[in-house]
Amino acid sequence: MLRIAVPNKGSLSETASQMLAEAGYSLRRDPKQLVFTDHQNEVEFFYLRPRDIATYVGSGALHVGITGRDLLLDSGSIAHEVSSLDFARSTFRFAAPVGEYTEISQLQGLRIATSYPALVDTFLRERGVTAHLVPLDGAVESAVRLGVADAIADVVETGATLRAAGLEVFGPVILESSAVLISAPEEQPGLRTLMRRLHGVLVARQYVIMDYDLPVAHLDEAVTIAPGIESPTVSPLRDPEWVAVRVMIPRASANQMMDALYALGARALLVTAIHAARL
Ligand SMILES: Nc1ncnc2c1ncn2[C@@H]1O[C@H](COP(=O)(O)OP(=O)(O)OP(=O)(O)O)[C@@H](O)[C@H]1O
Ligand SMILES: O=P(O)(O)OC[C@H]1O[C@H](OP(=O)(O)OP(=O)(O)O)[C@H](O)[C@@H]1O
Ligand SMILES: [Mg+2]
Repeated sequence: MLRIAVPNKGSLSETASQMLAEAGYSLRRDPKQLVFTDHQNEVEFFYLRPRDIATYVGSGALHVGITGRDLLLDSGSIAHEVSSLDFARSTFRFAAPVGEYTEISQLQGLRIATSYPALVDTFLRERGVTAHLVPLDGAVESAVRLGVADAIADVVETGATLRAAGLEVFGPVILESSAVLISAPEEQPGLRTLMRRLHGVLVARQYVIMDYDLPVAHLDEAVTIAPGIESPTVSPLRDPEWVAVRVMIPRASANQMMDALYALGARALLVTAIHAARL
């Protein structure tokens, strides 16, 4: 049975569970439950703190897990990333009061507050900067104003939290992070199935199916506009001068493609959602 670590709290937990449900797994109904077995799919879910997941998976006690790339690297675990899951995207940055610093060499000997001390320590060490790290659990943006640090290193998504605290980013990007699927050093056979299912969920979220009818003379141009993943399906219509085309397209550009194809002469353009996919 594949033993899977799932975040029980924080910003990864809801989307992680939602993705697993969309991938066809049964999940706990009671949010207090710590372990749940999905007998039909032969997997066991362990609900754990996102920060601890890499430790369990690295030890081999659990086979795979969902966590953040930043948490994986900070943990020092030997678990490895097998795939990005395309949510909880963020960058990990240095920040300080507006106008204070422009480069990390200025951090030499200063105090840096962070919830990711190992990640920051490695980054600075590799660049020859020695600073004093102040480990904090969260709300790191307040550390400078409250006098316990000169700068911070933290997760930045929109930058709103930094701005509200009078801080700005400086220096190089420490890390581009997102939710990731991680595996124990020894990969279990069930991992590939889980990965394909989760990938299928990502595809179903990012792509839609478009059908349209088109005068056959415009087919080459239409395929340039919407080339699909491999190649569009082209079927004959009763009228020999027209064809029916079916193609997968990115959800985000569906309307632009419909406009362009309509202008080319396509008609009866229909877009439908994908519920599950294996590519
Ligand atoms: N605002 C955000 N946008 C995108 N990803 C984020 C954001 N805040 C945290 N993350 C990501 O979530 C993961 C951290 O999860 P964790 O649950 O430990 O912290 P959290 O989401 O900050 O929860 P909490 O602050 O409630 O304890 C990391 O991978 C981090 O990069
Ligand atoms: O760039 P933004 O869109 O403002 O998002 C970034 C903020 O979101 C997270 O905080 P969270 O709410 O998880 O609180 P925490 O600091 O206590 O973890 C993160 O730690 C940053 O503080
Ligand atoms: Mg947080």
